[in-house]
Formats: sequence, structure tokens, C-alpha cells
Amino acid sequence: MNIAVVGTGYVGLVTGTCFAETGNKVICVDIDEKKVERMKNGEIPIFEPGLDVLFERNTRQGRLSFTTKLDEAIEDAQIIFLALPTPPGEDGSADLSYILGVADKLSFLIKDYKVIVDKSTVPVGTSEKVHNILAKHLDEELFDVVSNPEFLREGVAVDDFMKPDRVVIGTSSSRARDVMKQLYEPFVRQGNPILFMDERSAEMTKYAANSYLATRITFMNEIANLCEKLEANVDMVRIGMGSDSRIGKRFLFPGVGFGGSCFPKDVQALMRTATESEYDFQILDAVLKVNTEQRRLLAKKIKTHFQDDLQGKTIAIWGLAFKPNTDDIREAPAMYIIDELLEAGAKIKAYDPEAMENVQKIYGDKIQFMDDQYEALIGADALAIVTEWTVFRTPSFKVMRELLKEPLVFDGRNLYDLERMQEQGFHYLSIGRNPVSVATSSKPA
Ligand SMILES: NC(=O)c1ccc[n+]([C@@H]2O[C@H](COP(=O)([O-])OP(=O)(O)OC[C@H]3O[C@@H](n4cnc5c(N)ncnc54)[C@H](O)[C@@H]3O)[C@@H](O)[C@H]2O)c1
Ligand SMILES: O=c1ccn([C@@H]2O[C@H](COP(=O)(O)OP(=O)(O)O[C@H]3O[C@H](CO)[C@@H](O)[C@H](O)[C@H]3O)[C@@H](O)[C@H]2O)c(=O)[nH]1
Repeated sequence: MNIAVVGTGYVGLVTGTCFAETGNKVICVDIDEKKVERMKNGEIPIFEPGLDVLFERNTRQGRLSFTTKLDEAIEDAQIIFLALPTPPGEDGSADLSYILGVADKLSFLIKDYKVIVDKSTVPVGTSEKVHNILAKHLDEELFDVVSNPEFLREGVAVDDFMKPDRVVIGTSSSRARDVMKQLYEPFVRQGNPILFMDERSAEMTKYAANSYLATRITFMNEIANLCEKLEANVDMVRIGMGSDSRIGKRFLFPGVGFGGSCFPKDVQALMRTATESEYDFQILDAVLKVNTEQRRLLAKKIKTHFQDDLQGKTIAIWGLAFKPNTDDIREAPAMYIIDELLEAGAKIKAYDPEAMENVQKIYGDKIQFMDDQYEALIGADALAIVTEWTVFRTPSFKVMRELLKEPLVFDGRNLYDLERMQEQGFHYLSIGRNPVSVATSSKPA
């Protein structure tokens, strides 16, 4: 099939590349000229594991190409995917201006039947809005609008896209349904379903899934906070709970609060939708409040340890991206922690395997960026671990002890075993577990 993908961000580029990989001819279009130029030159503008191999193969074999021209991209396309931003507006509702703006342009460009697919996360009722804009200048026989929300996670986006747990297709048109079924069949060979439903339910499914996952994490963060007070170990509790097949083991990890470009914005947007429908969605209100506090937790622990006096103190930070295996720093907890520490007078030496360039664009020389995780520890008063990159999981504790002024670690991701940290002579504070406290004189050789 011939496909156009409008918007080449984390979703659009992965979507376009994966559709090309299954044999379709894909043209990706973006208004960002520099980005398009880079992609034309074979450069991938984001860090997403596994994307490079597919990108290289499909561009080389002519199934994947890039342009800034919407008319050129859609001319021969049977399907047009909208993978455009839907950022939060001032009141928290999803800003639909990108989607509706492109729909308006399409209404002047479409000449033969096309399926317009909304891949962005959009509030219930958006497909009707898109339909109405298109219908202003187009015969209704010439298009169908489909809601096809995307559930990929950054860092494992290619795998999630190629082997989805399910594909959700919202459409009331049998013609569009057949086109979408044909397109997605290669992706659901392992028996996972394509779920057909109406457009509104498809739009709601996306917000319900993200808001539920954000709630689940928040619930665990509160359990962890209570564990700390009760001297219980949240890791044990998590495994004990997760072994119940009704609960399941995944997505129960407490930490520094959820971040990223989706959960915070989508929970807000669903709340806004609820308010507009005169429904008071109380759980989500609590989720956002708890998450705001949880994001501060590590900074609060650090401040408490130093009796609120961080003047002249240097804190090393391991991990800046909102999660491992991405360079994305949108709503990353590390930014909130760094802001609070800077405000309290601390100096920051930061290291992240992929996200430093993006963070530097925001902070400039307000913080120091180090080439190596150990370099960040030289002369630091403490280490704070914010993102659970694999490379931080089995460090040399000996080198860490030697480089830090004191063997003091604040771990927002519970990477290390408590007994191990005790043996290694660290003062170690993590999430939902007892603090490990060791007199510095008992440091192992
Ligand atoms: N990032 C994720 O993990 C993820 C997963 C599922 C769903 N979503 C949803 O998908 C949508 C896109 O998210 P993203 O993270 O890929 O966004 P992004 O910001 O990474 O990318 C959006 C792209 O659209 C381009 N763009 C903006 N206006 C345009 C226009 N008029 N014409 C062509 N291109 C234009 C931008 O230049 C940018 O490259 C959002 O609704 C998001 O909520 C995101
Ligand atoms: O047990 C967990 C799992 C995740 N997180 C945090 O939750 C946030 C989101 O993580 P994750 O869901 O892995 O990343 P995203 O790429 O934001 O993916 C979410 O948001 C996407 C955009 O809508 C959806 O497509 C995905 O299905 C949904 O998982 C991050 O800050 C994680 O650190 C935790 O704190 N504990």
C-alpha cells in the first residue's frame, strides 16, 4: 500500500518505518525542514533502539522517503496517518490545532478516496471534528476518518509496534475497516487481536489505558512511601502483590514519579474531558497531586540529609532521560529534581548515556555535563540515581567509594540490593525500603 505519515516524531517515524518494513511504500512529511534534511541524509533525529537498522534498509530499498511537502506526500497515498503533537493547552486539554490544521489543508488537497487515520492521542469526539473539517471542502465519498491510537513505549518502540499486544481501530466505515485490516495483518500474526470499535471508544481506550497505568504506578509510589514509614520493603511487597495473576508483575515499580510526553499530559487531558462532561474524576486528581510530590521525593531526601543546606555541595546525577533507552526529556523527573537542588544552592554534575544534548539545550552551563558516569562522582558529596539505565546497574562500588567525598547514594530507582550496599559501606537511601547506614570508618578496602 502507499502510505503518508504526517509528523515524524517518536510515533510518526517509528510508524512509517515499521509500515515500510512490512512492504508498504511510505512517505513521511514534516514541517521541520532541518529534520527532513537530516532524514534525507540518512540520519535519524531521535534515539530509539533498533530503529536504525529498519530505517537504513527501507530508505535504501526505496520504501521509505521524506519530504516537507504535504501535497507531494499524499498524492498517491491510500492511507494518511496523522502523527502530530497534541500538547496540553493552558487548561490541560489536548491542543488539537496541529491535527485540525492539517485536516483543513487536506480538505483542499485530496482528490481520490483516502483513509485519514488519527494516530495521535486525541480526546473523544476528535474524529468527528476531523471529519467535519474535511467535509467542508470534500465529497464524503472521498474519505473516511479512522481512530487508531498508538500504544508504543519509547525505548522499545520498534518492538512494541512490530508486535503489539493489540491494535485498536475505531471506524464506522466497512471500506476503511477492510483497508486497516489488510495493513495491520502482518503485525498480529502471533494471535494478538485487531479490535474494531467505534471511533469514540477507540479514542477513549487510549486515555483509559494511559491513565490506568499512571494510576497503577502512583498507587505503588504511595505503597512505597508507606513502606518507608512502616519499615517494610516495597520490593518484597511488589513481588508478593504482582504474583497474583489478577494484578500481574509489570508496571509496579515505584520511583521518582511518572514522566514522559504521555502520562502527565494524557491524565490531565482526560481530567479536562471529564470536567467538560461535568464528571468529577477524583482518582485522577489524586494521581496528579501524588505524582507532583513524588517527583520531589529524591530532592527532599537529599535536602533533609544535608539539613536543608546545599550551599557549596555538589550532587552527581546519573540519568536525565525520563526513562532508559531514550533521549527524550519531556516531563523527565530529573529536571524537577535538578531545579530543586539548584534552587537550594547545590552544584550539579550530570551524566546520561543519550539525553545530555537535549538537557544542555535547556540548562546551558547551569549544570556540568560529564562524559562518563564515574567522572560525575569526582569530588561530589552524593550521588542521585534518577534513570535506571542498564549501565548503572552493576557499577564498580569500589571506584564509586573512591571518587565520592562520602559514600552517599540516593537511589530513585531501587537499583541495588540493600545488603550489598551495607557490605560495600554505603549510606544508601532508596524508595520504599529501609535506609542503609554505615559508619564511614567501616568502609571496606
Ligand atoms: N511519544 C510516544 O511515546 C507516544 C506514544 C503513543 C502516542 N503518542 C501520541 O502521538 C502524538 C505524537 O507524539 P510524538 O511523541 O511522536 O510527537 P513529537 O513531538 O515527537 O513529533 C511530532 C512531529 O510532528 C511535526 N509537525 C508538527 N506540525 C506539523 C505539521 N503541520 N505538518 C507536519 N509535521 C508537523 C513536528 O515537527 C514533529 O516532528 C501525540 O499525540 C502523542 O500523545 C506518543
Ligand atoms: O513500573 C513503572 C513503569 C513506568 N514508570 C514510569 O512511567 C513513565 C512512563 O513510562 P513508560 O510507560 O514505560 O514510557 P512511555 O514511553 O511514556 O509510554 C507510555 O506512554 C505512551 C504514550 O501514550 C504509551 O503509548 C505507552 O503505552 C505508555 O506505556 C516513566 O517516567 C517511567 O519511569 C514507573 O515509574 N514505574
